[in-house]
Amino acid sequence: MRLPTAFVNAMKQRLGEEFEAFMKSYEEIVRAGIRINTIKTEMDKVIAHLPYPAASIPWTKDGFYTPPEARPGKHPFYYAGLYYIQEPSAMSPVELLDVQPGDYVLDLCAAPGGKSVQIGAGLEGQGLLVTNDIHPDRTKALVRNMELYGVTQSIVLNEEPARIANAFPAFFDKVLVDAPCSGEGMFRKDPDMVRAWEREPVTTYAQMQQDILDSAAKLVAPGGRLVYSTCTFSPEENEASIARFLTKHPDYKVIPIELKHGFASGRPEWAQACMEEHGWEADNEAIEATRHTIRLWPHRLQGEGHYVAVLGRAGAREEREELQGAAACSLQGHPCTKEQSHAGSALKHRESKKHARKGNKEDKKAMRTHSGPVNKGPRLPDVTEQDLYSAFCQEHLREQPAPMNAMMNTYGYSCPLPIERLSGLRVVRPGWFLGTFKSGRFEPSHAMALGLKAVHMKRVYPLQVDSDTLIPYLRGDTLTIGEEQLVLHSGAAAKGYVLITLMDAPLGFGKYVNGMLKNEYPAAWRWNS
Ligand SMILES: C[S@@+](CC[C@H](N)C(=O)[O-])C[C@H]1O[C@@H](n2cnc3c(N)ncnc32)[C@H](O)[C@@H]1O
Repeated sequence: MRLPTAFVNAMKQRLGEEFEAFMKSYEEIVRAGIRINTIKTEMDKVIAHLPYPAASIPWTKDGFYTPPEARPGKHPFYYAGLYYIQEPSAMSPVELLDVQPGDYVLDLCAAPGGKSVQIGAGLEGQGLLVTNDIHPDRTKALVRNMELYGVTQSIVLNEEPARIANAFPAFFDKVLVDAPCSGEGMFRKDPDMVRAWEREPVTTYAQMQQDILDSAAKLVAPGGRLVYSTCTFSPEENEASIARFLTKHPDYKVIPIELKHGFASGRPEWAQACMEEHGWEADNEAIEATRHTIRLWPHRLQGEGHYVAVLGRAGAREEREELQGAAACSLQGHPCTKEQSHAGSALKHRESKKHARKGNKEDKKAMRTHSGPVNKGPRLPDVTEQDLYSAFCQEHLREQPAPMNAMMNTYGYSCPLPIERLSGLRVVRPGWFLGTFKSGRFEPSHAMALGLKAVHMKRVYPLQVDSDTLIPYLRGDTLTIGEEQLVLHSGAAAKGYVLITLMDAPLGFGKYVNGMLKNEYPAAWRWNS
C-alpha cells in the first residue's frame, strides 16, 4: 500500500530496530471484530449460533475476532443489535474506562457510537450516559446506534465540549475523549486516511485535542477518571498531548496501565523531542508520566494502531456524590428536594469560562452551525400526553418500562436527568425515544421497541435464528400467522401491538389483527441482503 514518505521516514527514525516488523504489518490482513452487546443478550448464546468461529480478543470481556470470510453485517444478529462490528484495538479505551453500573459517563467525541454502545453495556441499565459529537450529521449514526443497541439511559448532544463543561462542571464519574486525530493507525484499514493525513498536519489535531481535553478536565468529578484515546502514532497527538495536559492540570495524574496482551508502554522520549521541535512546554515529570500510558502496535498484537492514557482526578467519592446530588435523585425516579435542585443549578454556573478553539476545516464548519439559535430543549409532557402514554402502556404492556418525562415537539422521551439540566444545550435526543403524539393518540417508536424486554409486553412473537418468518419480518413483509404462535400475557387478546423478538432480544413491533401481523419495521432499517 502507498504510505506518505514523511510518515515512513518519521516512523523509521522513531522505531529503529522495530521499524522492519512495523512495515511488514502493512502486508498482513487487517483483523476485524465484533463486540457482543450484553445489554440485549448473553455472550454464549450468540457465539453458539454464529456461522463462523470467533476467537476472543484478549483485552476485552466481550470482543471476538471474526474470520476474513465472515459477513457479520449480513446476519440477523446484527439487525437485532446483538453485536457491534468494531475494530479490535478500538475496544480497549472503554475497557480501561472501567465503567461500573450506576456511573455517570460522558463520551465527548462519540460518533458513530461504538464506544458509547460499549459504555452502555458497562452501565447495565443503571446510571447515565451523555454522548456527544460536534458534527450534526454524525450524530444521526450516534442516535441510530443508541437505539439499535438499546442504550436507553443515554442523552445525545451535538455540542462544543466547552459548552457541556459549563453545563455539567465536575459531574461525571468517567469521561472518554476518543479524540479526532490524524488516523495514522488506520492507514492499513482505510487508505482514505492517507489522503486526509496529507491534507492536515498533526499539529492541527494536537491543538484541537488540547482544547477538547481542557473542557474534559472540568467535566470529571473529584476522584473520577478521564480516558484519552487516539488511533494515531504521532507523539504530538499522544504522549505530548497528555504531557501538556498534565502540566496545565496538576489535579490529574496518570493511572498506569498494565503492560499485558501485547500493549507497549508510552514513549516519553518521543514526546520530549516533539516538545522541542514545536516549542511546546511541559514539565519533565509530566513527560515522564506518559511512560505509563499505552500504545497498541499492529506488529505486536492483532489490531490496528491506537494510543490510550488513563488519568485520575484528585478528590474523594463523597465530594463527587455531593456535586452530583441534584441529578442522582432523579435517576432513582424520585423528585428532587429543593436543596438538591439548588445544588444542581449552583454547580451549573460554577465553571463558566469560555474556551477559544481551533480546528481543521470540517471542524470549523461544525462550529459555524453552532452559532445559530440553540433550540429550546425539552419540555415536560402535558396531562393529555401523559394520559395517552399511560393508556397505551395499559393496553399493550405488562408494566410501564419507563416514565415519559420529556417532550420535544410531539415526540415523547424518558429522560434520565431533570430536563432543566439540558436547557440551552443542543439536544439531539433527551433520552429514550418512546413515541409520537399524532391525531390524539400515542404511537410507539421503533426505538421504544428496541429498548424493551420481552417481559414488558403483553404480546410477543418469539423468533429463533432458523424461523421461517425472520427474514420476511426484517424485509418488511406482512406475516400471516395463527394466534397460537403469539405468547399472550395478562389475559391479553391477540389484537394489538406485538413485540417481535429474536432469541429474546427485541427486533421491532408489529400490529396483530385477524391472523395478520402488520409489519412496523421501519423502511430505512430493512433487510437488504
Ligand atoms: C475518533 S472519532 C470517534 C469515534 C467514536 N468514539 C466511536 O467509537 O465510534 C472522533 C469524533 O470526534 C468528533 N469531533 C471532532 N471535533 C470535535 C470536538 N471539538 N468536540 C467533539 N467532538 C469532536 C468527530 O466528529 C468524530 O466523530
